[in-house]
Amino acid sequence: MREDVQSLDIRDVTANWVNAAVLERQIDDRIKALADLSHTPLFFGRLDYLHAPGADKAEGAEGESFYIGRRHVHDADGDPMVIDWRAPVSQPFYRASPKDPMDVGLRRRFGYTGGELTAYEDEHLTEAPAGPAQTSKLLQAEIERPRVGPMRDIVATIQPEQDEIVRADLSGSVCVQGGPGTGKTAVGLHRVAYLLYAHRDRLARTGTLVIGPNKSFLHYIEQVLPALGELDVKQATVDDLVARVEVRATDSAPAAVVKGDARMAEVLRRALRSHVTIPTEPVMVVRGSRRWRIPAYELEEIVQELLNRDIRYGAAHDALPQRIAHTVLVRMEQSGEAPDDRVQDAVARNPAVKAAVKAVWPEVDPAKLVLRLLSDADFLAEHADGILTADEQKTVLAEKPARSVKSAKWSLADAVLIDEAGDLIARTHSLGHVVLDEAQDLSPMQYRAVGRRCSTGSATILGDLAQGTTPWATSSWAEALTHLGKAGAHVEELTAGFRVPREVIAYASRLLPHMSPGLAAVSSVRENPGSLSLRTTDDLDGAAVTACRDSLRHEGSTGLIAADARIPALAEALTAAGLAYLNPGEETTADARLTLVPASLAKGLEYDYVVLDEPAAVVDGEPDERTGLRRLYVALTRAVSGLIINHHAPVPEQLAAPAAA
Ligand SMILES: Nc1ncnc2c1ncn2[C@@H]1O[C@H](COP(=O)(O)OP(=O)(O)OP(=O)(O)O)[C@@H](O)[C@H]1O
Repeated sequence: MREDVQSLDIRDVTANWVNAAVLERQIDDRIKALADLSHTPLFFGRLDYLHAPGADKAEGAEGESFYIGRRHVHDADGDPMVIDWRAPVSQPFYRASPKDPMDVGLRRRFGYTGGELTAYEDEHLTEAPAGPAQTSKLLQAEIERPRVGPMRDIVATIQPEQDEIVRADLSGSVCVQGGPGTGKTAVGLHRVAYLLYAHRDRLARTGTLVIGPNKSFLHYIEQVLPALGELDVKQATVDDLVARVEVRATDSAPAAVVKGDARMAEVLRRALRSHVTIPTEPVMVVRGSRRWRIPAYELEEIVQELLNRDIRYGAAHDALPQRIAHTVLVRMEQSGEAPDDRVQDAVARNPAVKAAVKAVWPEVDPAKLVLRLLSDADFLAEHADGILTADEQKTVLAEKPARSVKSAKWSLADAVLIDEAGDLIARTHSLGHVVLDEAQDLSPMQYRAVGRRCSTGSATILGDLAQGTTPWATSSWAEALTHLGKAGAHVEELTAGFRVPREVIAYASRLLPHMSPGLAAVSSVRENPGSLSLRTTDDLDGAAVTACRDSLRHEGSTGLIAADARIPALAEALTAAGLAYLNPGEETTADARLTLVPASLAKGLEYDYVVLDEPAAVVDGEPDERTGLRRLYVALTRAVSGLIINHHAPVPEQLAAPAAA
């Protein structure tokens, strides 16, 4: 296929050099997309259908065999040799079961080691299974393979309940609640790939976006979609989305909570609308020898109509001069003139009209509006009256008000408010589909910021309520979805865990009743006896070095996770011991396998072996106990193969014994 494209001769088929350049570029892209990746096999599965799909299932209709792979491959005649995993014909590879064979007699899975075919596994779906259902050995091997480098795709082993989410229709939004390692991130990324396949034209026009919690996380996942042949998906953090001002300050938790509260949207709306003044003076337009007078009450009618229509503030500002001009034109017509559109434009630009618009519906800068709200107590009180309490108003007011937008020390929550104000003035562009990962941590105002970026599209929302570690983390998906403007989204739950060994997840799940009662514990599909070890020590730094050395004896990556405040001491200890380490987000390689991870950045990441330093310090590093326990829960659930816990202080009591059922 690559050679075919390379040998294309376009000299005679393009009309001009522009066409030729565009076509050449497309051909180059296609050649790149067809590059041979030595470690990426062309197919990973085979389906033997009982009947040809689509053919009349009459007696004797012949079955067909299909190879399933990451991409479509055809032979010299154009006949398909490998079917894209996203095609409808491939679906039984993920969904068929002895109970519902989906017209498939045989499902074969191929196993590869470094690009070489080393195993295969057959399932005869129409024959009664010999014993109880067993997990596929190839799936087991895939889950247990050492993790080096960035996150990889899971196309060969997507599980039926995951596949339901991956292939859910584009028109609806989906919300996935799932414990650590249930594959939420993987599912979200594969869903984008699927939607791009099924709705390529539409999404190419409207765009897709993946939102993650921070840069290191985005870096960790950035290879998955390109490996599936999808190069055009944007990735960003929520902070990137709202970056209209430079952020140089951090709010206190109480201030951030109020600023992130959805009530702020109403405060902003009121404050913005307060700029509209009901006209009290007539407008006098002079054209040639004639004067046209629009009385104040007529102007008021126009303004009221614009206010009632609830269009964006900026759109109304732009419409107002035209409305006034239109009224003038009507007068002109009534007095026997025949003005055309050009006259209307000219009247709209008339200095008297412009002056009236400036007085009645002035332009507003979103950052200036927010600056005034956060620094002018009277202005805030006027518009927050009945919405925020006096204490809440005090909490958000800046101690030292800044003089200008430029000199203001903006916080992340401020940037979100400015984004909201910006949207009240001019509609934010909406994309076709947005995937929001680690969604539990967003404030209501952040949900709104994400929601307006998919207001005309759909969303996939992924998260775990038990891993919410911000003071404003949501406690209910229904609430979060309402703020997102996707109240109708289906909430699905994933409960099978593919990362954390059974013993480790059972230990971490002891925290659940204390921080997120009501959430089901993840049931791990992995047995790794001996994967959890607790070590008491008087020398935490020394013990960390020893435990890292122990872990690095195994194949794969090691993460040393610790309370943020412990990072400098541990960094020093590692360096003194001659152990080089990476920061989260830096790619692990065969030569650099150790990462030093502040607990605040551990979310979403995983390592083969985790050394967890002083759990009590991780809990104490947070403003309240519940958040502390959740942070600890995140840290405890990053390990794929083994977890060593070093502690000097006693481990938090909630971990000490299984909670009473
Ligand atoms: N069907 C699967 N086959 C093979 N591996 C899988 C499958 N599903 C998930 N995994 C693997 O399990 C690990 C955890 O997946 P992922 O990071 O998507 O989980 P998560 O639910 O987002 O976790 P967290 O809540 O900790 O962020 C990843 O290494 C992923 O590749």
